[in-house]
Amino acid sequence: MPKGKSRSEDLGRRRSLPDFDPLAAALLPPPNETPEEKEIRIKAEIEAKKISDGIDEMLRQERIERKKTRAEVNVLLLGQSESGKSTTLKQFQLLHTPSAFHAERIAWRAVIYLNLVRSVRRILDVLSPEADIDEHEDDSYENLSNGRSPSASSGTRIPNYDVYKKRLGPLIELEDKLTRLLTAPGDSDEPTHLPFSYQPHIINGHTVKSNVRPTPTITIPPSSQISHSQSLPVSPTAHPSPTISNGSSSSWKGREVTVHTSTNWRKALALGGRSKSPKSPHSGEIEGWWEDPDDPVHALNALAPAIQELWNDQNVRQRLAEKGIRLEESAGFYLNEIPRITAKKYIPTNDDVLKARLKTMGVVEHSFLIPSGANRGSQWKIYDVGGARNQRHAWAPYFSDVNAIIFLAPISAFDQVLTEDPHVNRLEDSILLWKGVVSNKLLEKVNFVLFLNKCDLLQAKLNAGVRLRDHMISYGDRPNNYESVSKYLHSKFGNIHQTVTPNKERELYIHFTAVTDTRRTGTIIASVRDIIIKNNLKTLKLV
Ligand SMILES: Nc1nc2c(ncn2[C@@H]2O[C@H](COP(=O)(O)OP(=O)(O)OP(=O)(O)O)[C@@H](O)[C@H]2O)c(=O)[nH]1
Ligand SMILES: [Mg+2]
Repeated sequence: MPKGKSRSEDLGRRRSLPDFDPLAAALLPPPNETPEEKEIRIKAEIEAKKISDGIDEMLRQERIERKKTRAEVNVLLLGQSESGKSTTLKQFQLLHTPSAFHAERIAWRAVIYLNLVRSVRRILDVLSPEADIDEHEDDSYENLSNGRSPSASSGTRIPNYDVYKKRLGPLIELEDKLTRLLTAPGDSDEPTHLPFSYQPHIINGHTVKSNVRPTPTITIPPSSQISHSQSLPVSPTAHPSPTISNGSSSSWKGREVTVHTSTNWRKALALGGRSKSPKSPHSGEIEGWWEDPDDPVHALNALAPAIQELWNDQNVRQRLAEKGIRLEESAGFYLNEIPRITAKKYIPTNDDVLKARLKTMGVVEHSFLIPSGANRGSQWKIYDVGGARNQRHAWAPYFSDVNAIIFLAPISAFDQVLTEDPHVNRLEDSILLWKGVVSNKLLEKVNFVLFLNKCDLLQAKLNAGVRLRDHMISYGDRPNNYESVSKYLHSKFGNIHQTVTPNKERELYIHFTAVTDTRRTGTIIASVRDIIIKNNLKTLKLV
């Protein structure tokens, strides 16, 4: 350093030197360049610029294309309660964010336990001597008591009923405990769905908290007062919504196994309340709950032999059959796998989670990016709404910016009634809802995909001899087999669309589905995804 100059002065001087670009210096023509050399150099430079401009243009075009294919796709899942919307959402998650789905499996344990417990409670209720007195009411609330065989007050007797009731007494407490675990403290409402915090969105490997579009503060008339036309999600009216008590001693009638929105997912996950460490850093699954004496698995495990005996009892099965109740067809049915489900180290499988029944209240949003294939990078948002009548008012705010609707109509439900209104046939409700949605002017540009769902159950029901024409007079004398019934319902829904759509150009895509079946549904989802993207692009190009 020269004498008398400080280090900072020296640095300041260096910074103020005129910019020297070594690259530009290297590209300068040689100082002794001849005119011929100069001409060759300039020609080469022009050629190089042309190539470079071509590449730039190509990149620009590619960017535009990518931007178009990356356009956000908003999909709304619609349909009545129990039509399979949330199950379809689970299939989307399983397909696009499988690690997140696996990580959440453990948390479904509480729901599955509750589903199982309530199946047992339901059997006990049906077998109870009071149920025979209550016969009339039974037929209306029980959506599987479908008129197949009239309930018989003087049917098979269950000599062990009191013994079963005594042995299974602790179930009531267990049910309460599970409900409390899955329900927000102080919430007196019907427990509904898992908390929004449970629905983490995985976008590009990052977890994003789900966000729920605020729905207008609208309440609707109690379901029993809603006429068909009012049930459509177009013009909600103001009225207090019904509250359902959560009393432990009450029968399960009319109440569903559900979890409330504001519950903390982590709390439900930890079940016993003790903090657990992940079993694997990759799956996020926890282990060690069986060492927690407070975990509900212990009570359930202790009750397993009694549950098994009840379910194996031929008199019990006979009585259920006499009452026309086919529990196997009901949502959240696990009675055929009691030892596995009640084992202390039970971890739900994918299929268990898909079968679990949890009623949705409000609207749940799930986002993901298509990870591979032609549509790689396109961003999807799927909205799963509650389908019960008192939930439908929340649909309309989503109509304005939706690109596609997947409407689910459970066609196996032709002999069932709505839980929220026992006077309404489920298939009839689905048809009216469908009519209301496809005729909606706000949705005229929206692509419609119709899932005629629960085909597996439809097949089983028809095989069991349940006749469509007993519930749908228009079916007439057509054969009561799967082929004929499914074809008939396909054209019924298709014709409605054709007749009432405000957009005659709109194509409708109809699939026969059983959304609990992962392999079949995976293929359908892939094709639906391509169709939606293709049609979305078409719309974008027109804009
Ligand atoms: N066997 C069978 N079960 C199904 C099918 N689709 C759905 N389920 C079951 O039916 C029950 C109800 O399905 P959900 O997906 O919860 O119905 P949802 O439309 O979301 O109902 P809400 O949330 O009340 O609107 C669950 O237990 C599912 O496992 C199907 O195709 N076949
Ligand atoms: Mg749901």
